[in-house]
Amino acid sequence: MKLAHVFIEHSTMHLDRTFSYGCDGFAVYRGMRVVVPFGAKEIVGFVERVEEISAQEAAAYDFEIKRIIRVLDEEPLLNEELFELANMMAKRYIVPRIACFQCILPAKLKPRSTAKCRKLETWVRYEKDIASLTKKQQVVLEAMKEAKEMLRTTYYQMYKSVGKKLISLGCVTVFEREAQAVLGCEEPSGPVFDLNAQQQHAVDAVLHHSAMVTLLHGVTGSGKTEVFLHLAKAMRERDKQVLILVPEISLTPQMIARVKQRFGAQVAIYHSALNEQEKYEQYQLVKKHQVDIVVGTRSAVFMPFDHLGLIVMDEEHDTSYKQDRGVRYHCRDIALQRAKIHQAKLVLASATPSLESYARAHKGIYQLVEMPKRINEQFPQVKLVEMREAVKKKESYLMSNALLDAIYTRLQRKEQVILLLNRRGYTPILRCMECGYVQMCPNCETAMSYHKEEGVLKCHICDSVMPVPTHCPSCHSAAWRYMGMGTQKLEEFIQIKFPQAKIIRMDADTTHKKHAHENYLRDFGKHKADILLGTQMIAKGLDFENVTLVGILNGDALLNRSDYRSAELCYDLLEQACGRSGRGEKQGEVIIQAYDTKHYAIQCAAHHDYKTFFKNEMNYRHLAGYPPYTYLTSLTFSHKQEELAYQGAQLAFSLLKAKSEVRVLGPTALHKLRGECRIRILLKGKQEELLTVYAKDVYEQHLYKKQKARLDIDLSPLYLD
Ligand SMILES: Nc1ncnc2c1ncn2[C@@H]1O[C@H](COP(=O)(O)OP(=O)(O)OP(=O)(O)O)[C@@H](O)[C@H]1O
Ligand SMILES: [Zn+2]
Repeated sequence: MKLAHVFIEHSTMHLDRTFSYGCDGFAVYRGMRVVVPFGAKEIVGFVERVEEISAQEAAAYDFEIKRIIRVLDEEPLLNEELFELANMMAKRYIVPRIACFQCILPAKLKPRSTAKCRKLETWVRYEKDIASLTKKQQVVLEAMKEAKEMLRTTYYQMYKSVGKKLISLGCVTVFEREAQAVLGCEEPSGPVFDLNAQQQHAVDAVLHHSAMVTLLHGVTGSGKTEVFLHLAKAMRERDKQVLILVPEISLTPQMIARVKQRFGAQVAIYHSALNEQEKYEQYQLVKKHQVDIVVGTRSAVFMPFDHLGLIVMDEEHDTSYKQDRGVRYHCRDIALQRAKIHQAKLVLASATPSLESYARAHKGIYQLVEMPKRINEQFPQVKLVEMREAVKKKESYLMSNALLDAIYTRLQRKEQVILLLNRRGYTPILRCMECGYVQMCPNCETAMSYHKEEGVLKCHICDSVMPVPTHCPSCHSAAWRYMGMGTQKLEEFIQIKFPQAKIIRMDADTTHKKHAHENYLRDFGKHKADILLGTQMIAKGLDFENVTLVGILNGDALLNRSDYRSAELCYDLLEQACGRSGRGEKQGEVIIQAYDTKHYAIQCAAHHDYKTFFKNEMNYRHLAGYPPYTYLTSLTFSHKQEELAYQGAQLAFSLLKAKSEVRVLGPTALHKLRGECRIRILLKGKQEELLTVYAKDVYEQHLYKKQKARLDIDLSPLYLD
């Protein structure tokens, strides 16, 4: 008897074991999806292995062996490498394996009961000649013989009734086929530069040094992309696949364009703006070896490569590389694992490497390659504006005269401006003038932002929307004060100050439509707008040579977060934003407005001094015992009822307090999120493996004691607030 061992998904039980089903007569193999009976239901499972057992062995089972109902796939979805990767992830992130398979596979192939089928298309093809055809029919059939096959809709459009007749005669047959990706259009080929000395050095270091991982620390505008393209070319010559990762969808259009300019249209693209069918089709392109270069965001790291030679992680410091729900993986860890297995090169590149990566490079764990010079050999000049002083001098609290003057000058010179304000909406806070009441999100305990365009308040965490209350719920006053500034208000302000200027605003509100990023950036590149303003999505990676002024409003906003990484996040954002200015021939300028201009994160960004920042920040982390000197793991217990969340945390705490070699911090109440109360325990220790072991103990006890709260384990959480 043939037995399939199947992982199944279950909404309440956290099962991480297989169930056995008989599968005689089915063509079923490891890595395929099957439909199985489970209790009274039919659910989708994922086959771990298939084995042959004797009748004797089957009889020894102390339960009735049920049969699988259907096999969903014709061939295994995962190769051995990805199977092992799922096992590794389940262990490392303490999640059931089925969750890892779901995480690795594109939506259409997920072992999940709600996964939709792949799209089928109806095609026609030439089948045979017959003797009795009319002249007209012969002509059409001859054309079909030539074309071999085409979409049925096209066929009907072209040949109408004659075409129908040929089908009924059996000369042309109809068949169904999975929809396939149409490869994108070619880009006109762009310039191929001769590498300068530091670029050549970087290429050589990666290709000819034995190190698997290279940290490429190249300042903004040092020409890192050109290094990636040369490396990709070398790998393709060795017949190897190449993966180029970018952190955010806003960066994909430029990278895709550059890669296509160099290598033609044979490039797969994988990011969140693709729909499920499109993702599936791109996935198949790689699986069927129709392309050997992929450009994509985080989840592209799971593409079904089988002879990978190079992974590039551009802007490796970026927090978007961390998945913050479900399987909380960091793309860098997965990339590392895959590079190891494929014996591929991994290039982590950034002008502002994460402290973790730079520290590793310092220790010699990664090869460190520095590119300290810009291509144009000049850095933008940075001016810091102390906003308290500016306001004292009766300047606008939104924008200092220095920044206004600088914008004016650029507009006169027909140069372009980028303005960064890391807050969307109109104003971030609505406060009662009488009693000071602030309208909060009922689900998340954060202030609701006012969005003037839609005339509503929005929560930026859970996206809930409410009308602006007519009266303050606390004191019934009708006088609201709209405090602070978001991108909508900035746009309005600039338009009043510079009525002639053409402005593009890019933030989450303006870019949810498909191709929005691409279109805005293309327009700005063609100088169809003078000012590009937006949130962090415009702060990094973009390369526009006519931008000679970058203005950063609220430069120290990130420092106000109560998070140990706030200085690093602030420095990264400022340095990256500065890097958008003066990338061409013309000298660039940057103006940073802030209230605390003395802070080392701001000072170092103003002097483009990563190394001093690194030294200072490492000192602070060392004193406070934070990563990269220690590892953190957070255990968060969430429930609508606070007592139940607490109960879970207390139980965990009593287990953990006896453990040695880790510090247990908490339980701490965090602000409510999406209607759930959250209590967190933080583990801090020198040995990462030990933290995982302890977290696993908590997880098992949590399940065993049937706790009501949801437990989320986050290995190396990026944020603590
Ligand atoms: N060898 C070269 N000669 C001339 N121009 C070059 C050369 N290499 C790159 N460039 C140009 O320099 C500009 C900056 O390069 P690129 O965008 O790769 O910078 P980067 O290092 O990725 O910066 P950032 O970290 O800011 O994204 C680009 O317009 C690119 O076309
Ligand atoms: Zn909310």
